[in-house]
Amino acid sequence: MSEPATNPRVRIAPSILAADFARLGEQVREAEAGGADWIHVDVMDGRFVPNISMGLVVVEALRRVATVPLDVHLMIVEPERYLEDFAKAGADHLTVHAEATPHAHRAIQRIRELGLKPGLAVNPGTPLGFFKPLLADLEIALLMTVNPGFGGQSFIPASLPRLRLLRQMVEEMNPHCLIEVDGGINPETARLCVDAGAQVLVAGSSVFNGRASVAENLQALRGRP
Ligand SMILES: O=C(CO)[C@H](O)[C@H](O)COP(=O)(O)O
Ligand SMILES: [Fe+2]
Repeated sequence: MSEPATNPRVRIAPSILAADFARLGEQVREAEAGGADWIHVDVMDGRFVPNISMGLVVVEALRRVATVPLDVHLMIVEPERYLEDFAKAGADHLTVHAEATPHAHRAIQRIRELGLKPGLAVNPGTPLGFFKPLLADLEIALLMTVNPGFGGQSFIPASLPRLRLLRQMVEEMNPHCLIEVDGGINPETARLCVDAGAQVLVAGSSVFNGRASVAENLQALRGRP
């Protein structure tokens, strides 16, 4: 699944972790009809994060329904063991955590060889310096704005100065790389993050468990109430 190479507008990636799993396909269609740019898929292994969420079979099922890119966020230890499998399952973007592997560089190279967009994620307590040696090879720099593992958490305000710093690093080292934020994103924090330099907003609870319909919640995230 591809999209125009250069598109300066903000992308919204609803996280299906917050969707109704009994009607996942329907929720994906609702999100796409509401203008979702990507579908964000949170894979958790009960090791890197305390929670277990979903894996390959869910990605395969989503691939049959989704028409926009599947943005797969791997919260698993040693993600390099599963890159081929997620590529075969239909992922378009694969993001690995800097804290989850001693071989982040190799994992990123492999994701690219597989024809997918590579991303690197860092937790709120991880120094941004982890991005430096890898930024030139990345398509996505994912700044966690909550501690990973669960949906529905509150945005960590200290993420904003980090985001501004990451924006500078990206501008200097690889302006092509998209900055994605994930966790606690609602219409208010979305605006703060976009002002601080984010280009991709992942949002679960505020899209699928928000005040109004999925389409209206997406509009609110875009700043159109
Ligand atoms: O990676 C994640 C959690 O580890 C999720 O993508 C994130 O939490 C989205 O959920 P919400 O918008 O409800 O915070
Ligand atoms: Fe995520």
